[in-house]
Amino acid sequence: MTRPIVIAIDGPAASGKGTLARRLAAAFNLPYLDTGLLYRAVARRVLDRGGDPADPAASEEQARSLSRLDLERGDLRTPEVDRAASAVASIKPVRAALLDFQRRFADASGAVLDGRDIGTIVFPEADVKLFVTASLDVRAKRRHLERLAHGIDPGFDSVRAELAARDEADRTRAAAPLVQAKDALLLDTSHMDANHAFTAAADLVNKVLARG
Ligand SMILES: Nc1ncnc2c1ncn2[C@@H]1O[C@H](COP(=O)(O)OP(=O)(O)OP(=O)(O)O)[C@@H](O)[C@H]1O
Ligand SMILES: Nc1ccn([C@@H]2O[C@H](COP(=O)(O)O)[C@@H](O)[C@H]2O)c(=O)n1
Repeated sequence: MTRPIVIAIDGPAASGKGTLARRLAAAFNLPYLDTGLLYRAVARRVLDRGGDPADPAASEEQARSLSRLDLERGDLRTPEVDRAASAVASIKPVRAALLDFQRRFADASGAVLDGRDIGTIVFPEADVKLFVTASLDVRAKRRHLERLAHGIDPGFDSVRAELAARDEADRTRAAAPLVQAKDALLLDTSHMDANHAFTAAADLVNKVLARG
């Protein structure tokens, strides 16, 4: 029996990781997990209870109580949750509580997972690792367009500042910081549309898998 394939995709906020991961999962017939949703759902639970996402005890308690239903909520992608998710994600016991779920997700059939520490911590032995990035201005433009499409206009400068602050927090935290794994392939999509990025990523995945 062949071992299930794991594809790890990491990168900064709004780099297009999720868009790419979803398409790769469909193309390679693998289940897909957006691991950012786990941190978002923990943050949402803390906020709903009037807690402080930076409080380790409150956040660990909610990470340990997380259920699949929490991941299906429609209010996990607000700017408030963006910030709170990044805060709970810096707490070691929160990350520890979510680690098993992420690993077990790929047990049966393999998976494509996207996040910040998939290639470094969650699946250091992943078959393929991509680090997807784009310049801050390009990412801010994409996220701004996304917010406009949802009928919200926080302004380009505010979106850009929020992304920069979240990246800085994710890169400099002590627990599982955002960093390109040594063996991850870099994909800079600053000058690629989503189709171009997908074709480039699929080529990289095919090349790595063909090497065996
Ligand atoms: N190559 C691309 N060119 C233009 N727009 C893109 C590209 N890739 C993704 N997008 C768009 O940019 C926005 C952000 O993409 P996506 O949500 O996939 O990023 P992400 O890295 O998963 O973000 P987050 O870290 O916040 O979860 C979406 O609106 C998506 O449709
Ligand atoms: N593997 C991961 C995934 C996410 N995070 C943290 O969650 C925040 C929200 O993630 P999105 O991918 O939905 O933007 C993110 O800013 C990280 O702080 C993480 O630490 N590890």
